[in-house]
Amino acid sequence: MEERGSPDGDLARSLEQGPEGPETPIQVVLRVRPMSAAELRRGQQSVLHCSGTRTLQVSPPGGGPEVAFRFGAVLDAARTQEDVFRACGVRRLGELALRGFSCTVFTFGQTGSGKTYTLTGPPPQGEGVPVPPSLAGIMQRTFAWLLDRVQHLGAPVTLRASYLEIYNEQVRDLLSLGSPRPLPVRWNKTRGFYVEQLRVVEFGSLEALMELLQTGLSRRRNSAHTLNQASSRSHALLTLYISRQTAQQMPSVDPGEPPVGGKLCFVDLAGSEKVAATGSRGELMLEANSINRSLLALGHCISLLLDPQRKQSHIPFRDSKLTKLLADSLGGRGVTLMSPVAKQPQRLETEMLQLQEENRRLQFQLDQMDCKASGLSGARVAWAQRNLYGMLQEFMLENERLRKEKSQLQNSRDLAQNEQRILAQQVHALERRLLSACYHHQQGPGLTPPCPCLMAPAPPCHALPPLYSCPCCHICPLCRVPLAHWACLPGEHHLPQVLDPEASGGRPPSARPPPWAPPCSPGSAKCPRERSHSDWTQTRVLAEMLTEEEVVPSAPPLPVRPPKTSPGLRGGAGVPNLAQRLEALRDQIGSSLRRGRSQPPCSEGARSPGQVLPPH
Ligand SMILES: Nc1ncnc2c1ncn2[C@@H]1O[C@H](COP(=O)(O)OP(=O)(O)OP(=O)(O)O)[C@@H](O)[C@H]1O
Repeated sequence: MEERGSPDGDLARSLEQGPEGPETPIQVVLRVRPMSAAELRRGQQSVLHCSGTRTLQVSPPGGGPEVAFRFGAVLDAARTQEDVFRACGVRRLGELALRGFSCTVFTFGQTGSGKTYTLTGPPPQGEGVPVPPSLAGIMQRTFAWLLDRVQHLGAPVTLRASYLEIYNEQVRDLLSLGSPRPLPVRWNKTRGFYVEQLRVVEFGSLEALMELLQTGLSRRRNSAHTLNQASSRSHALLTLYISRQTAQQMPSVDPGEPPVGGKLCFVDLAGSEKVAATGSRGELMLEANSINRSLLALGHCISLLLDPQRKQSHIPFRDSKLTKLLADSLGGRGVTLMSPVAKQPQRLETEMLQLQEENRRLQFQLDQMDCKASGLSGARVAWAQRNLYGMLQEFMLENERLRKEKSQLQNSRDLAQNEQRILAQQVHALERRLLSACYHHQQGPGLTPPCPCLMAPAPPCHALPPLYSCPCCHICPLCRVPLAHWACLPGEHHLPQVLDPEASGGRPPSARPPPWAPPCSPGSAKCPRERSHSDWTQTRVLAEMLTEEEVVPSAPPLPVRPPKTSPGLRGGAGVPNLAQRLEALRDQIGSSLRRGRSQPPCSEGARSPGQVLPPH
C-alpha cells in the first residue's frame, strides 16, 4: 500500500489534524500497545510495523510478503496518551457535540490489547495512589478540554452525565444511588432507544465529572483471566449530554430525562476473546459468549453503515442492547471515532499461524471443489454440444423438411381440388345425360325430362317413412334430395337399405327441407344442402349402379379423418382412376342409349338398379 510522506514528518501535522477523511461518519484510529514485561521476558518479538501515520504492516511469522492495513491514523507503541488524544480528533467530536450532534468514541480490540488503558488510563496502583496525569486516558483529557471550552463559550451550557454497563445483556446503572440493578431498554419516537430510569447527573466542574468516572469504574465488572488480570467483562457507556442555552431557546428538561442537545459518548467495549485462549470457564465463559455476541452485532451494524451500496437498507440495531443504545450515535446524527488497539505480538503470531494453516486447508478444499466443478461443467458442456446442439440442428432440419412437405402438400391439395371440381362437373353432366336417357327410355322419346327436383312436390312424401329406406334410389342426382315417393315406379322392390342413413342428413323427414328449398350459402352450419361424405357415398353408389363396378373415390370431399398416407398422393392416385371411370361411364351411357332406342319401354316389374343400365 502506498504511503505518503515520511512518518516523522507527518506525525505532528497528523496528530493535530486527527484521522483522515473528515467527511466519513466513522473514523478508525489504530494504536499498537507496547509489549508487556511478560511478553518481553518470553523473548517474543513484535510483528507489527507502523509505516507512516496511517499504515500498519504485519509480517507473517513464517516469512513471506508483509500485509498492509490502512487506517485514519496509526499510532505505534511509542506514542503517549497525549499523542493518542490529539491524533484521535476527539476535540473535533466535542465541537460537533456542542453543536448538537451525537458523537461516540469507542475502543475495540482483543482482550488485553489496551482499550481501557487508552480510554481511561491504567487502574490506580493502590488505594489512594493517584494515576499520574500523563497516563490519563482520552476520557479525562476530553473532560478537561470540554469544560475549558464551555467556560469560554458565550452562552450557558448545561452538562450532564450518565454511566452504565451492559453485562450479560443486562443494563446496569453505574451511577445509581443504590446497588446497580437491571434497567429496561425502551424505545419511543422522540427519543429512540433509551434506558428507563437511568440516572443522569448534572455536573459543573471537572472534579465532579472525574468523581462520576471513578465511581463508575469502581463499580464496573472486572475479572482476571489468562490474558488480562483486570479484564473488563462488560461494555461501559459514559455519556455526556451537552445543552447550550440561548436567550430565545431555553430547554424544557423533564426531571429524570436527559436534556435535548448534543451528546458525547465514550464506550469501552469488552474485549473479544477466544474462550480457549483465555481459559474461561463457568461464569467467565458465559460472559465471553455474551460479549462476543454483542460485538458481532455491533460489527454487523457498522459494516452495513459503512457499505455505500447499503445505505438505505435496514440496520439491525435491535440485535443487542449495545447496538440499541448506540443506534443514535451510529445511525442517526452520529459521528463516531473508533480506536481499535492492536493485539499483542505473541497472540497475533499464534493466530496468524493458525489462520495460515486454515487458509492452506481451505485452499486445498477449494482446489478440489474447483476440480470437481470444472469436471462437471466440462461434462455438461460436452453433453450440451453432443445433445442439445445436435438436437437443435436436427430440429431445424426437420423443421425445414416439414416446411417443404407442407408446401408440396398444399400444392397437391389445390391441384386435387381443382381436378375434383372439374370431374364433379363432368359427373354431374353425365348424370343428367343418364337421367335424360332413362326418362326417354321410360316415357318415350320426344319428351323433355324435368329435373326430378322440379317434379310435383308431394308433401305427403315427406310424411312417409324415411325415404332413404326406399331402395329405388330416386334421389335427385342434382340436389341429392330423395324424391317424392310417388316417383317410385310401380312394383319396384323396396329392398333393404343400401344407402347411407346419413344420405338424408340424419334428420327426420319432417325436419328435412323440401326439395325446392333454395340452395344454402356455403359454409353455413345449418346448411341442409351441404355436401357431406355421405353425399359422396351416395354418388359413388349411383356410379356403381351405373357401371356395375366398384367405384373408388379419388378424393372424398370431406374425409372423416386425416389420411395416414401422404395427402400428396390422395388426389394424384384418385384422379386418373376417376377419369377412367368417366371414360367408362361415357361408353356405358352411349351403349345404353343405343340399346334403349332399340328396346321397348320398361314394363312393370322388379328391376334392380343394375338393370337400369345393363352392363356394357
Ligand atoms: N499503551 C500502553 N502502555 C502501557 N501499558 C499498556 C498500554 N496499553 C495497555 N497496557 C496494559 O496492558 C494491560 C491490558 O490493558 P487493558 O486492560 O486496557 O486491556 P483491555 O483491552 O481493556 O482488556 P479487556 O478487554 O480484557 O478489558 C494492562 O495492564 C494495561 O495497563
